[in-house]
Amino acid sequence: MTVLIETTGAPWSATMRTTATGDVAIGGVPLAEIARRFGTPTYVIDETDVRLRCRAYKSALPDAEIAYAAKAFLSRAMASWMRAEGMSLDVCSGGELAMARSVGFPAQRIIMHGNAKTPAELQKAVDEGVGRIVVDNIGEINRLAALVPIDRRQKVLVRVTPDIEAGAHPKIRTAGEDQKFGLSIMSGAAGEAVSRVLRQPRLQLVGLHCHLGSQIDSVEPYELAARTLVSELARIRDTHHVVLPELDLGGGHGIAYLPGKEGLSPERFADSVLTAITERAAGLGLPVPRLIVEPGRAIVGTAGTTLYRVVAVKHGGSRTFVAVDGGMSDNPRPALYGARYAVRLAGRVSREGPRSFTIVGHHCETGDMIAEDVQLPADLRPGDLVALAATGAYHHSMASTYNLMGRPPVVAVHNNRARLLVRREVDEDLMRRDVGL
Ligand SMILES: Cc1ncc(COP(=O)(O)O)c(C=O)c1O
Ligand SMILES: N[C@@H](CCCC[NH3+])C(=O)O
Repeated sequence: MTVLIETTGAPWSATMRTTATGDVAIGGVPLAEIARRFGTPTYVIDETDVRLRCRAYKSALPDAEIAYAAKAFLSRAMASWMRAEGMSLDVCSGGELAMARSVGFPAQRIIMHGNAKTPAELQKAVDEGVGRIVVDNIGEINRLAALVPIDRRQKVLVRVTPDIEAGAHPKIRTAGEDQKFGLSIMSGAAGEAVSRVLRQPRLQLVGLHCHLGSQIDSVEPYELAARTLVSELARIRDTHHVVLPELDLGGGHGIAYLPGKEGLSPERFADSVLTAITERAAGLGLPVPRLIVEPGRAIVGTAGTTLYRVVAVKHGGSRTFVAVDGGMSDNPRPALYGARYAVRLAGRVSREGPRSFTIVGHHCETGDMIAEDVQLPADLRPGDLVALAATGAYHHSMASTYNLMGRPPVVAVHNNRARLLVRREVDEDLMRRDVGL
């Protein structure tokens, strides 16, 4: 029986505790035990944390539809948890759709995205009966309409770009004029798409969509987007004499990656955005549209912890490098976005004071960094376990097999039990794909 003595707090997952023996446990399972059973590196996912976050959204936005953005992390268990929590699901590929449907996720609660949906993906979405398809370019309107059976109407949202720059890094901003997603309001492309969808008898336009970007921690860009899109709904009413019932403001809600930082809580989002929508709608004499939100990172980010084993400690130049058995193949975010993380020693207690280390990966790239200049006990040594916080979103889902390193497993912890959700990719998996000689 593991005795838990201390709560660790943000940015660590909800059930992380320090144990009486000095290890760290998540879901009541010590990380040393996880390393022993499943090896390292391993993604650990705290099921309680995921479920609590779904419930926090539901309680902050009881009248809204909460569609979890599957791109952050999807497995069969995750899709089942989302179904059980009454969430909807945002998918952006045939693969995500297939995974969701494989566990019977209700098609009506699926929203299909994509800036380059292939004909096969559109066909699959229609055949499966997904609730809404989000139109992202003019060309797909006719293509989609042609796929819908004569006796059906496919619900559609049009994704618009309101020319708002928000998001923690330029590579994750998606609502400005000069990027690939959506249809510009300013240029008239969005208006053109709306007219064309309305002319298609097999498509039913139900609302507008926008997604500003990711890891946004302030409410102002959302308020601005909400007002802009409600004004567009009024313009559509005035031009086409139709009142569209839905307003999808996408995801992007930020989380805390470092101690002392704050994400964008569902409550803060709800307070300001619902007010912005209601006031603008009242001002324009429009019924208040039903809000849809699509949080990904905010549902699963904090629930994830990556467990690595230290392979080498090396003093080089002005820094001390700690090389671990994973790296940019399980976490490309530092290299892509300069992401920073909280790290801690797991599996043993140290009485040494802290010193600065730079945690690097196993790959043949100088930029293969996991965490620069982090404080860990000075006696950190090969064989130690280190845990990296808030790696539930865009880690497993963005992992690669660079240097032919298999992707780590995903292990769920819940109520003192650890269970394998996704198994480790081993050399044989990588060999099996290679069929030519
Ligand atoms: C359309 C859409 N919805 C939702 C999300 C989820 O974003 P996040 O994980 O930042 O909440 C994304 C990804 O940024 C997206 O492209
Ligand atoms: N992959 C990005 C988020 C992109 C969101 C998808 N549009 C990240 O890890 O921060």
